[in-house]
Amino acid sequence: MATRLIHPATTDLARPDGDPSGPTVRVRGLRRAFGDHVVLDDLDLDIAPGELVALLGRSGSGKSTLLRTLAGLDPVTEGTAEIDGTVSVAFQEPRLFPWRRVADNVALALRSGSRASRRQRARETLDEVGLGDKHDVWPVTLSGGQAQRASLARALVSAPGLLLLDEPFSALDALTRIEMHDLVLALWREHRPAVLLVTHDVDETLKLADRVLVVDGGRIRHESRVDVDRPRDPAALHELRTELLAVLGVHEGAEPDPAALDRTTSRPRPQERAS
Ligand SMILES: Nc1ncnc2c1ncn2[C@@H]1O[C@H](COP(=O)(O)OP(=O)(O)OP(=O)(O)O)[C@@H](O)[C@H]1O
Repeated sequence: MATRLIHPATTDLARPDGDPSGPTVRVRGLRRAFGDHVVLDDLDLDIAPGELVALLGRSGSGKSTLLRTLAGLDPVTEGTAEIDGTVSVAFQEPRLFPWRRVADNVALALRSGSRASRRQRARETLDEVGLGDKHDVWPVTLSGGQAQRASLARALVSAPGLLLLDEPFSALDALTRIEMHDLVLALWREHRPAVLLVTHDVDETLKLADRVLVVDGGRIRHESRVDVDRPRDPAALHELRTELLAVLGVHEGAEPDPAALDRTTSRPRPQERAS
């Protein structure tokens, strides 16, 4: 199979197949190996415009590799990954440049327009994420949650068609994480990019995602629909949660594997329990 990565940074691409109602992401037969270690193997994935998809999977299952591939940061070994529109990524660490003020960090994500207009858009986006009073401060003065808000602003300022979120909340304390969930949902409802959220947290997926995917053995092995816009039926959510935990091999009530639990559920991790 020919190796082909179509990436919007280098290709002015219509929707895959030129279909105006086509997906924002279409991955077919994706394979990625590191030497003999096959991480992604014949993986297929579609993400519709404006869809919020969460990707769960055990540690080492290839979630970040898939995300990096879609971001154009990692090459495809085999298969195709087509993306319609521009892509932005926010990582677990905010990755702000410490020598640039917060608004300049955000403006750096914009490639077109005058310096003044880029700064203006950066400021407006910072206002949207609740950092209206932090435009001109240095990143080192931000709290962890504020820095992650700035990182989200930097990802959103270019109005991407696809927003890739790689465990963006996992380093935050529980309360800040809840605030960030609400913020991401509000921003998504306002701007409606397609989103792929990589996370270990089943409850986070149930709160945020339209669709939850589980990657295992190099492929998408499980798919659940949640529909984030519908009122949640607690019984249905509980059933879905149990189903996802079972797919991940976590059985509540059984003797837990602490490493697996820390990585696959939203139970407090030891450092959170202590605080
Ligand atoms: N640059 C690399 N060189 C060699 N092996 C790599 C490289 N990047 C990732 N891997 C391997 O690929 C596998 C998948 O890694 P990846 O980070 O995608 O998993 P993950 O599901 O995101 O894991 P986690 O949940 O722990 O973040 C792992 O076994 C990892 O060691």
